[in-house]
Amino acid sequence: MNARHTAAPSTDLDHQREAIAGLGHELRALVDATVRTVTPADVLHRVTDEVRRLTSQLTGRRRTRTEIPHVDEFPGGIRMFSPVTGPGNPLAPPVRVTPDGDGVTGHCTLGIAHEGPPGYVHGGMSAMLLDELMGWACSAAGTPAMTVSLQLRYHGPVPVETPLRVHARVTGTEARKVFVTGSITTEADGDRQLVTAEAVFVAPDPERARALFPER
Ligand SMILES: CCCCCCCCCCCC(=O)SCCNC(=O)CCNC(=O)[C@H](O)C(C)(C)COP(=O)(O)OP(=O)(O)OC[C@H]1O[C@@H](n2cnc3c(N)ncnc32)[C@H](O)[C@@H]1OP(=O)(O)O
Repeated sequence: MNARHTAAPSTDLDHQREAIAGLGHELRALVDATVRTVTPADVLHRVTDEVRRLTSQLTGRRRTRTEIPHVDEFPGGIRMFSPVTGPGNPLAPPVRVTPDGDGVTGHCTLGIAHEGPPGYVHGGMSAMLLDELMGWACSAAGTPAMTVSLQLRYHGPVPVETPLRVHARVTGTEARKVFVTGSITTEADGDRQLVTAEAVFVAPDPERARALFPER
């Protein structure tokens, strides 16, 4: 998501979300510049001091570990700070998720910050994209759930700086268990699956969910 191209805010919540996304967007640019730069040490020292100064401006009240941000819709909705889809999280590409006929599809482009082998995506990053999209597929099917098992096959390296498509769909349910499959392809070659995944998710029973997410 490019924060500079979002529509004019209509509510305080939209305004807050736009500000969060704007900061996330700039921080992603900073992260990208940081992992690509070949600038000399004196410049790096200067930037380090500037970044430390900026960080000190964000250390007022901070949310607690289990606090759900007021800008979020949990579960199954907007997660502004998700490490995968959150526009406010500089770790996130961020993935843009859309429903499709039989599940959900995520669209993103990963950068050098997500690199494993030179020029290709880190395998753990692919796992994170698939885990998240499979979670969205569970929510889209009406069963928000958590991963209990995730099996991946890496058929070919996933290129960085290349538009990607992540697909996930629920293949079956059995009581609280949800069975999900997923894949990663490039946008350009949607037939060639570079990574495939099979997962089991479990919807926590209500008592367990209350214990895990007390502020929900
Ligand atoms: C509100 C939600 C928001 C959800 C919000 C989700 C956001 C999405 C984020 C992306 C996804 C993630 O990263 S989620 C984060 C990573 N995952 C986790 O941290 C989950 C850690 N695991 C847990 O906390 C727990 O296992 C729970 C809460 C998920 C389930 O515990 P439980 O409710 O006690 O369930 P339990 O009785 O043990 O198991 C239920 C059934 O699943 C089966 N089962 C258990 N493990 C497995 C397994 N590995 N493979 C096959 N089947 C298994 C059991 O045999 C049983 O079958 P039967 O005997 O009934 O036949």
